[in-house]
Amino acid sequence: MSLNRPSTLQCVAGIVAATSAVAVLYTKYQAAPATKDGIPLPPGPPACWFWENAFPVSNMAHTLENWVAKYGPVMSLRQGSQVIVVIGRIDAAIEIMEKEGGTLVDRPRSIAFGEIMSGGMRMLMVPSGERFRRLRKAIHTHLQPKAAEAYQDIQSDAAKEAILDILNNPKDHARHVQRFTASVILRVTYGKSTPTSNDDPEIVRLEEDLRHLRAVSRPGTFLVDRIPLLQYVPGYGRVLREYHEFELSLFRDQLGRVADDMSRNEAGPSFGRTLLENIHKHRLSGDEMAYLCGSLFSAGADSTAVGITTLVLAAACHPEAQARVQEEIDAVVGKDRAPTFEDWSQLPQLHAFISEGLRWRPVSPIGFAHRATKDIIWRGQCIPAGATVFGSHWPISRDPVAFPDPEKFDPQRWLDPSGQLRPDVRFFTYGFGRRACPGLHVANRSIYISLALLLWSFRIAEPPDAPIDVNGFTDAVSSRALPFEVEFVPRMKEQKLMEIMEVGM
Ligand code: HEM
Repeated sequence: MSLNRPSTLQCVAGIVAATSAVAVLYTKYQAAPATKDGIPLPPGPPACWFWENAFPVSNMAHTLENWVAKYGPVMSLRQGSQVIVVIGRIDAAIEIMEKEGGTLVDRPRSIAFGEIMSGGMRMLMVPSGERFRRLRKAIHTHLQPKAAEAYQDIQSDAAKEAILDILNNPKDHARHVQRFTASVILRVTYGKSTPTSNDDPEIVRLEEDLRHLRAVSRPGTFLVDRIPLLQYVPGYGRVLREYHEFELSLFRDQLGRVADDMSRNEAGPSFGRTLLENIHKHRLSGDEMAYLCGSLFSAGADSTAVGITTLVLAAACHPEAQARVQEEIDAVVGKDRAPTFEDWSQLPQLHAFISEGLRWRPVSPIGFAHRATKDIIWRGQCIPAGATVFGSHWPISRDPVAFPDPEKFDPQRWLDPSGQLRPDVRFFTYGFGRRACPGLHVANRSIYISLALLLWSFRIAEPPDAPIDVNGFTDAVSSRALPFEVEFVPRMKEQKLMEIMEVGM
């Protein structure tokens, strides 16, 4: 009755199929909702297969907000054996992302972007450890508030140039803002002899590098991040290695120019110059310094431009809030000079407007991935060691306790009854704990001076025939496709505005 007896081949195939099914099921469910000590993971939707994306691919910010509303302030997603935790409310963010900062200083492994394309040297992607500590110390020393003050004149001059550009060609407002933030970052990083025109070969190389970066940093693009053995397959990742060589040679050239300026005694103040002057103190190799400088452009130019353009659009959508800031600026500054950094402490309405705008439509809606290096127990739930943890800006910005009526654009929520900024209201525009943005003092100054000058110079309005789509705004921020049409109505004679902007440039 050999007729029904399976052949050896069939037996093997059966065993393989059964083992695979068990393996696949195991992969899907092994991160069971309880950890080894029986403490449950934070709640969340059912696990997905390891090749599927646990994160929603479209409408991400709103999906995360709905999940946080459904599952709670700390929720988890499971992708195969990987646990991803999303923190979506302020109190939980303070208790976990800030107070457990030492456990969350690491980043999840990123082979394609972090290791191959960035050669393990891009600060944003560097895992915790000795190299991270050296980079962090160097960057914080030279971008802390006192050091950032040294760049204020650069920021003020570049912002006035942007006002003149907007006066000449208001349609391209978002592009003028991008040019402003790019020129600030390049001058802060490399000093005065920085190229300014769009067809300069260095700018062309930078643009190309950014294109590589956008393609590679999109999560899930490279299989090697799920199957690490692929990196050892001959020929695999050739494009990534070429991208690495491309940007390393660009970054070396840029810092080399600063060294040349220094040798001729012609170098103005810059981040690159202070690094080169302190080589022994920071113990960074030549390439680590080149990468630390070079990657400031991708970290800081686009993010600051998105922040400023978001605030321009917020002003257009909320004329009363804008008028209140202008009333304050007029009272402090008057009409015969432009606002300066000296006015900083006298403009709480402006600071409140900025804080509210960056909460209302966060620059980084999802947040950046951290990695837990130990179990974190939070209110009876366990964030296990190895989990990827996002302090997620969009759901946090919708925290109804911290920000009652969160959809409302209300700068007054940041002020106390005497009109001063409230120290107890917080949002995490610049991220969390020891990975918080080291460029925040430079960014805050760029945002302050550009907004002060813009609102002093113009009334910004929605065009009557093309209202701004406030809901489409969030996706536009995420995809950086921001330009909406707005009108810039000069608040004084154009000739006078031009004269005042040209003073001191
Ligand atoms: C409005 C403008 C900006 C925003 C909203 C912003 C936001 C952020 C956020 C959310 C992070 C990740 C924090 C985390 O992991 O928790 C970050 C990291 C970083 N930012 Fe910014 N940033 C801005 C401007 C800048 C500027 C101007 C620079 C440079 C001068 C800069 C340099 C960096 C660097 C190097 C990191 C990596 C830090 C690390 O991984 O340890 N950023 N930024």
